[in-house]
Amino acid sequence: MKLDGANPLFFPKAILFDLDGTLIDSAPDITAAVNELLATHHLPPFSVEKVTTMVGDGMPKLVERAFAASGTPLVGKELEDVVQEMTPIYLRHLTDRSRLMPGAREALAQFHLMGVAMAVATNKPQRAAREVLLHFGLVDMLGAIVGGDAVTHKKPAPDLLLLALEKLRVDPADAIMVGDSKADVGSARAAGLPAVLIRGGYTQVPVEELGADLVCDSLLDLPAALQALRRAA
Ligand SMILES: O=C(O)COP(=O)(O)O
Ligand SMILES: [Mg+2]
Repeated sequence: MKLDGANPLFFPKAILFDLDGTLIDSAPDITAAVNELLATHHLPPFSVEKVTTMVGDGMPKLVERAFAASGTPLVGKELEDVVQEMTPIYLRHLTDRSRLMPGAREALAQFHLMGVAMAVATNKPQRAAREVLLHFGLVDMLGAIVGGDAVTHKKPAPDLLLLALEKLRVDPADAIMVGDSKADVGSARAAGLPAVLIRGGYTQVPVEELGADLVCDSLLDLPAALQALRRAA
């Protein structure tokens, strides 16, 4: 279903949210974890800006990209082993410096009051995602939290979104995906959901160029933007 004039009365029963770069600004913590891992391999650290360009496709990809950017690319078993080393480091740096994105709590609270079912569908490992959301006190408003390690194919494949919707017991035709990146739009397309992108996340490509059905300046605008769509009969 498209969020356009053809369906002016559409309002989602469920909203799936991406996590990193959409609900939370986690790049400083992810950078600290990457740099701690690199240090154990006697490699120099990267800036938050640089690590942000590596985030969005899950933790194994993050490790692969960090080592490749350090001039020591890893493949196969070697990469798998370093990804294993990263897991406890990553879990130690979940909420030291992370912050909620502007309007995240307010938007979730408003949709919760409206009776909209919500879930998080993130490429981040599921345990890490749950711990971050617990830290920020958002878990009670969410019907499901699904992470990249819960499926074989992460976003942009549809699997995480379909798993979240199964847990919410909502049909894809009644849901939308809200994220910050190309992987979010790709997964939404593949699952048959409209895609909404929020500016200010971790995409390297301007959000306008990612083919979303709707782009919002911040999560603060999202409830009103969806209401406006509903009223634009
Ligand atoms: O962990 C990542 O690579 C990004 O996770 P996200 O899907 O929440 O943006
Ligand atoms: Mg993201």
